[in-house]
Amino acid sequence: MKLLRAAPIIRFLIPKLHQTMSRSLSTGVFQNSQPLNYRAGGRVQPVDSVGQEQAYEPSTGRVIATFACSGEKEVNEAIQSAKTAFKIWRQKSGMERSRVLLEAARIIRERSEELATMETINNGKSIFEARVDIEISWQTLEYYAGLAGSMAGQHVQLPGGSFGYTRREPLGVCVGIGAWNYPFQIACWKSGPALACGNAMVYKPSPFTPITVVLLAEIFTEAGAPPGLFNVVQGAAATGEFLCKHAEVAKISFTGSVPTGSKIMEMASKGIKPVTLELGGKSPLIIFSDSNFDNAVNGALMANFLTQGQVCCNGTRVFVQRDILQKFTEEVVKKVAKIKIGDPLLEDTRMGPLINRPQLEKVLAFVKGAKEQVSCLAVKMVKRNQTAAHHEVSLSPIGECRDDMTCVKEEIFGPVMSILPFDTEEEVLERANNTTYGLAAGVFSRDIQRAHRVAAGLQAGMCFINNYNVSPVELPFGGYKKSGFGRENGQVAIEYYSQLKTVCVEMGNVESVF
Ligand SMILES: NC(=O)c1ccc[n+]([C@@H]2O[C@H](COP(=O)([O-])OP(=O)(O)OC[C@H]3O[C@@H](n4cnc5c(N)ncnc54)[C@H](O)[C@@H]3O)[C@@H](O)[C@H]2O)c1
Ligand SMILES: O=CCc1c[nH]cn1
Repeated sequence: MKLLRAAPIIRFLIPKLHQTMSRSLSTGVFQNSQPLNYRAGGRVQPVDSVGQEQAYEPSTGRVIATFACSGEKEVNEAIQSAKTAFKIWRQKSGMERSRVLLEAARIIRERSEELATMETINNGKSIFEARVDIEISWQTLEYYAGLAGSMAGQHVQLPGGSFGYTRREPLGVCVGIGAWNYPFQIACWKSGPALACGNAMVYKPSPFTPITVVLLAEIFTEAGAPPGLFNVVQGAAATGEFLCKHAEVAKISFTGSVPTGSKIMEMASKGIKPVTLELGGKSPLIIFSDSNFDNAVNGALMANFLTQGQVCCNGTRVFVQRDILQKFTEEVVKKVAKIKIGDPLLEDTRMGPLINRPQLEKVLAFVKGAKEQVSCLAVKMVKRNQTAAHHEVSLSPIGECRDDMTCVKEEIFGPVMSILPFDTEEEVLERANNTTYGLAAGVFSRDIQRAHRVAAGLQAGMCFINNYNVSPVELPFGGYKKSGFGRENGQVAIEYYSQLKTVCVEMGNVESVF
C-alpha cells in the first residue's frame, strides 16, 4: 500500500534523537515537558495567562500536557513577533519564500513518523491515518512553494502610452485558529498559502490538541524562516478572542464549528478584517442503483469513518436508491463489523478513540435518540474498544432513517452513518439540499450525464463523483451556506491571503479640468 511504504533509508543511517524516540513511543508513555508557546523563533512560556488547560491522550485518558492559556499580553507579544518577521519576509522574492517552504516540506517528510506518532497520541486517530495527514501536510507546503515563485500581477496598456499594472501583495499578520480533528494538517492548510504570499502568522490550535503545531513552528525555523514568521499561542475561546480583536491582525482564517464561526465573523467585522471560515457540515452522499456497488459501499465507509467520524466534510446522510437499499445496508454492516478498533498506535488499527468523553457522550446521545425516534432500525451495531480505558468508539450505521430525525439533521461529529432510501433523482436532490449546511456532497453513478447533472445541482462547495473524502491539495476546499466561505487549498487560496494593488502610470501631462 502506498502509504505504508518504507521510510527513507537515510533515517536509519543517520538516526536523530527525535527519530529514535518516535519509534520507541507507545500508547501511555508520552509526557510533554516543554513550553507549548512559540514566538520569535523559539519555545517560550507565555508572559501572562487567562487560565490553564490540560491536554489528554484520548486512548488512555492520561493528561499529557498542562499549559497556561495565553493572555492579552502574550497574544500581543506573538503579534509583535510576527510583525517583525513580516517586514523581512514581505521583501523576499517568491523564489526565496519557495525555498523555505520546500525545506520545511522536506523536514516534515523526513520526520513524518515522529509527527504522525505525536498526532495519534494527542488526537486518537489511527497511526495509519495520521501518516496520511502528515503526507498531505508536506504536500501542501510543496504545492504553495510551487506557486510562490509565479505570483504575478497584470500589465494593462492605457491610451497615450500610459499604462497600469497590478501587484499581488501580502495582507500582513494573519491569524489561524484550528480545530482538533486535523491539528497538524489544518495548520499547514493555513500557513502554506499564508507564508507563500508573504504574510506572517500567529496560530492557535484547539486546546485539546496543542502538541504538534509547535513542532511545525520549529520546522519553519529550521527551514530558514525569519524568527517570528510562524508563532503559536495556546488557549481556548478567550485567547482566540484576543487574537480576533487585535487591531494589528490583518486576516483571520478559522476552522471549527458554526457557532464559533459566527462569533469570529462578528469580531472580524468590527475591525473590517477578511475571514476564511471552514465550518461544519451534514453532507449528503447519493448512491444510485446503477453505481459500481463495491465502490459505492467503500465510498460510504470513507465518507463516514475516517478519524472516528470526526471529519467536517463527512457524507453522513447516505441516500440509497430503494432497489439496492437492503443489499447496500447489509454490505455496509458487514464491512463495518470488520473495522479494527483499538490502540491507535498499532499498525492494524483503523479506528481509535473519540477525542474525549464529552464527545463520546454526545455521539451516544444521538444514537440513543435515533433509536427512540424510529422503530424500524434495520441495523445498529456497537463495538467496544477493549483497550481504551477512557472512552470507546461506537460504530453505528443506522438505517433506515427519515429526513426529520435529529441524527439526520444535526452534525454528530462521530462514527454514525444514517442510511436514507430514495426513489428518484429529482426527489433526492431536493432532500440532499434541504439543509443549512453546504460543505460537501457526493454522488455514485455509472451514468456520467446524471453524475454531472446531480453534482451541478448539489448545494455544496466540494462535490465528489464516484469517490469520497479524498483531499488533493490542488483542489479548492470550502463550504456553501452555513458551512462557511473562502477556500483553502488550490490556486484560489492565494486570493484569500493577498490583496491586489493597482498602480496607474501617466506617461503624458496632467490635463486639469480646473
Ligand atoms: N470545514 C472544515 O474544514 C472543518 C475542519 C475541521 C473541523 N471543522 C468543524 O469544527 C468543529 C469541531 O471542531 P471544534 O470542536 O474544535 O470547534 P470549535 O468551534 O469549538 O473550536 C474551534 C477553534 O476555535 C476556538 N474558539 C472557540 N471559541 C472561540 C472564540 N469565541 N473566539 C475565538 N476562537 C474560539 C477553539 O479554541 C478552537 O481552537 C465541527 O463543527 C467541524 O465540522 C470544520
Ligand atoms: O475536517 C475536515 C476536513 C479537513 C481535513 N483537514 C483539514 N480539514
